[in-house]
Amino acid sequence: MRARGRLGRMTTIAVLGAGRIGEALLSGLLQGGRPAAELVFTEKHPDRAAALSERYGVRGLSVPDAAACADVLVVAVKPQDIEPLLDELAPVVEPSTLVVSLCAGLPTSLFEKRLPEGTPVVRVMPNTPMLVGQAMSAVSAGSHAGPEHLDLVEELLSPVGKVARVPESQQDAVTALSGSGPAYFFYLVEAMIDAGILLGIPRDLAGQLIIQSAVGAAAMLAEGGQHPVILREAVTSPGGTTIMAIRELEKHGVRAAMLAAIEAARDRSVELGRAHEDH
Ligand SMILES: NC(=O)C1=CN([C@@H]2O[C@H](COP(=O)(O)OP(=O)(O)OC[C@H]3O[C@@H](n4cnc5c(N)ncnc54)[C@H](OP(=O)(O)O)[C@@H]3O)[C@@H](O)[C@H]2O)C=CC1
Ligand SMILES: O=C(O)[C@@H]1CCC=N1
Repeated sequence: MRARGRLGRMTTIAVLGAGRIGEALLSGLLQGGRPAAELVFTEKHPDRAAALSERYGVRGLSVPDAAACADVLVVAVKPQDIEPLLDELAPVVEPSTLVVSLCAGLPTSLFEKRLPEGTPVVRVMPNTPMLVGQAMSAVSAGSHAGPEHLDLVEELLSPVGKVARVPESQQDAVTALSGSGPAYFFYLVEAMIDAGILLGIPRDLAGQLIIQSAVGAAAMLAEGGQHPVILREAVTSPGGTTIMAIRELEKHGVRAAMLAAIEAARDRSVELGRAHEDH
């Protein structure tokens, strides 16, 4: 069995599938101080692999070579692409290797069924603010993963954001909330910038006004410790402008739309997992 170093010393991490979230993880880990020599990745497209190696100084390998040199395998392919990857991994993974799945919807039991008996699996739902060291990641242990594996994963992800431990039964809901969450905020910002255009404000200025308002509001939420209702009420002056906007948001069912949207995302996560039940 390979000698396993503690994370932060010599632990090699292989990112399998260096797409959007895989690249965000590589980039975030490097920015967080992890040496490039401790990171490898696999990628289907040679051109993209070469571009990533050039950009980050990290080696692109085949799946068997990555499995042979890594202590931690981070699976970051689309859930729909998991079957061929598991076929490739099953004969080359050592049961001492920690497998970390970032895949929406896929239960740890799917990996446990397909990989060598006893392989520890940790399911993680991160999000793209990892690129700027501000990820929210939720982690859950599979049946062969213990607290030491969760500690390793938490240590791995801490430099790129915050980490919460959740029961695996909550991972589909977490995926809908924080996994997809950044997209909802980007969507709102996009819509608010469009409102600026409607009111005759140039796009650059509208962007600046809205983005800095979002940054300021996020900082108040994160640092002030006050409930969002209190913060919103403090902006909403009696007989003023904000309440007129809030009335329109209520009239158009924005709160109900948000509840339905996040429920639909949760349902899709469940469905992505069920698609592999027969394998
Ligand atoms: N994007 C996000 O915000 C988040 C995504 N996730 C999860 O992360 C995973 C990846 O998502 P995302 O980064 O958006 O997807 P991407 O499609 O951007 O990235 C996946 C990458 O893996 C490549 N790939 C597919 N199969 C293999 C294989 N067998 N070996 C090596 N590389 C392979 C894909 O190539 P090709 O394009 O040719 O198929 C693609 O480049 C998903 O499971 C998703 O649920 C989790 C949290 C947030
Ligand atoms: O949209 C998706 O399926 C992935 C999972 C969470 C965020 N993006």
